[in-house]
Amino acid sequence: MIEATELTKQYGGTTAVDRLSFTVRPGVVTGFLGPNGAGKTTTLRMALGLNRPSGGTVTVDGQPFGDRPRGLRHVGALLDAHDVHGGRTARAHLTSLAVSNGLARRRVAEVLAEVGIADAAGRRIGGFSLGMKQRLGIAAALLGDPPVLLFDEPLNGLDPEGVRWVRGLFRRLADEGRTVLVSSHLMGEMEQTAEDLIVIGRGRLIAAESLRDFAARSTQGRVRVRTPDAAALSVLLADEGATVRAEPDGSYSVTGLSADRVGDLAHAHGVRLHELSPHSASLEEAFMELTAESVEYAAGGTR
Ligand SMILES: Nc1ncnc2c1ncn2[C@@H]1O[C@H](COP(=O)(O)OP(=O)(O)OP(=O)(O)O)[C@@H](O)[C@H]1O
Repeated sequence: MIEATELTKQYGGTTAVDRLSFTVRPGVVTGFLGPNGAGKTTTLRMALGLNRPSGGTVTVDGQPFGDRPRGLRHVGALLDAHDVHGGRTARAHLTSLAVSNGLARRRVAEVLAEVGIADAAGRRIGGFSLGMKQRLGIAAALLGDPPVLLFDEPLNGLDPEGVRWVRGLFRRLADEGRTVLVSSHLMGEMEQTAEDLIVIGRGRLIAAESLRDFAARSTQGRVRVRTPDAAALSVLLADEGATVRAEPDGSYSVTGLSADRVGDLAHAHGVRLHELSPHSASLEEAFMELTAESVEYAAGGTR
């Protein structure tokens, strides 16, 4: 289990992480979400003891991981897939990690096979694609068979097959009872990957809950309507406090009333409907809405 309490990191005048408190439980994949610059990497680095908090604490299984009592046997992490010596082969890279952590050398072949790059074991990492480097980084994280795993933007550079594979791997690791924390700046990526979510913006906690609760809480419904009696329906719906917007395709988008209510009103007033369908806001829309205030570098905007 990973636990942050009032975790804070300042760089000069910038507060990268701002009194962040959350718990990551074992047995599920937890998505760590936030726009670029939200403080995800800084938080993961503090969890790994690579950065020292300015305030608060972050512990792994009750202790700061900085002391590294069990190293890769305790926590496996992929922070930056590029952060490897390009002149080495994949096998040499993993072997040196295994040796320095006191792990059996046979683990090297096992994890290379597990991530699907066994064929490239003897090739220099410098010639690897980003997707292959991600797989190598995941192999390094798995080397010590750790109960806790942290991945920073692991889906970057993976092709659709790679993304599907990684999702399956994360789910299996969680099913084995491990703690799996995966960061991303894309809600769509997490929607099919994570069960729990921690959402941050500008270093602050925005949400920490199950994906299901997040979706239910932040879903703003709208109703799509097509009607030959648009003027009459618009007046009716406006009287009920709903907002009606004409869409380019000739349909109308209604917010503020349920589809049932729109249908009942239309029926009661003899308004013909050719289509009536409820639409949930996508999680991506909900995420954008919740984090809009906290986007550090909005296009064309000022801070
Ligand atoms: N070493 C550093 N020195 C100064 N500022 C830093 C340093 N590392 C991070 N920051 C700042 O802290 C904030 C959070 O950065 P961080 O990389 O943790 O965000 P992130 O959520 O991981 O973003 P991304 O999705 O872009 O990787 C940013 O404003 C960043 O510029």
